Amino acid sequence: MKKSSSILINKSSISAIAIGGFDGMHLAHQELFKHLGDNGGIVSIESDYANLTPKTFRQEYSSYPIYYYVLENIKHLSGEDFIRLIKEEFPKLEKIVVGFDFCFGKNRKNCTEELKKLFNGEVVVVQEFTLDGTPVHSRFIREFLNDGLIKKANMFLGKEYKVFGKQIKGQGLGSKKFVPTINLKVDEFLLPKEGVYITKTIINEEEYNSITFLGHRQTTDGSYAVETHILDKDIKNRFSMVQIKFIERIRDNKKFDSFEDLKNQIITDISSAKSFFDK
Ligand SMILES: Cc1cc2nc3c(=O)[nH]c(=O)nc-3n(C[C@H](O)[C@H](O)[C@H](O)COP(=O)(O)O)c2cc1C
Ligand SMILES: Nc1ncnc2c1ncn2[C@@H]1O[C@H](COP(=O)(O)OP(=O)(O)OP(=O)(O)O)[C@@H](O)[C@H]1O
Repeated sequence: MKKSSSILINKSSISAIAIGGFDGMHLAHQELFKHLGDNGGIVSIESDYANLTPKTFRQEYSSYPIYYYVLENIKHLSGEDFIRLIKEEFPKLEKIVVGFDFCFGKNRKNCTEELKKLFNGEVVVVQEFTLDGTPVHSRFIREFLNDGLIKKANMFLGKEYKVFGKQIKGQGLGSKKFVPTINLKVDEFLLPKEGVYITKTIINEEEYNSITFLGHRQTTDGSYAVETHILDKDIKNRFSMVQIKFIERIRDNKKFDSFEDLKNQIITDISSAKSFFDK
């Protein structure tokens, strides 16, 4: 993961900012960043519901420094006070870039017209960005993920959806009865719909082809699990941080009548994943 560069770039050198929540750093957000020029920065207003790129995970998806502001701390400000704060924070500010639906200040009372009145510099308002006629927004990407439509989510994100997790101890059944898996605890990130996915797993900055199961292990202990099996490689160590990139959904989660049936299905899943990567 790229380190946050916001601690390295002084706010006083910033002449243009894009403002918004930016959960996902998706294609429409990237459209805004195209207007930032050489001394740009991103003002990310952190909300509780950000779960595509929560907290500081956003920096990886832009070379512009990201400055985080907690919504709870600024939402009481009037429109005038918000602009005053922004001007104090970025004394050389000449340009603000926002999307067509950007609103700010207490109760989101001010929108783009008020922004143009209150800010004595250039205001760029980007028109709604769509893909195949559908508007690109974080809320729609969350819906795609909840429905298991990973390819659609990735199309809107402009990249493969990625989550971070910590390795945890599994049931100890994988290597003995099925195949070895890395069990993960994933906090903060939205997990796609239960099922089996073709994935890439990143460990210590090394990327491996993998297959990942998400869901309640209905055939064994019934508990919710995120388990990734690295294809063609035996990985034994324990890891504090593992990243999973979701590429394609193979099938639904299922309850099998016997461990043998589940094992046969897992072997079929693995060969589908291998053919995908060999294509
Ligand atoms: C590719 C793959 C597909 C899986 N599919 C299912 C499934 O459809 N239903 C299910 O109950 N468990 C499924 N599992 C989870 C297994 O039950 C789990 O790997 C096994 O219980 C071992 O768990 P452990 O690693 O905690 O020991 C799958 C696991 C993998 C790797
Ligand atoms: N499809 C879009 N076209 C143009 N601008 C957009 C689009 N989506 C978001 N923006 C702009 O990007 C900035 C960040 O917006 P925001 O974080 O609300 O994204 P969003 O994807 O619309 O999120 P949500 O779906 O959760 O409302 C805002 O200035 C917003 O107006």
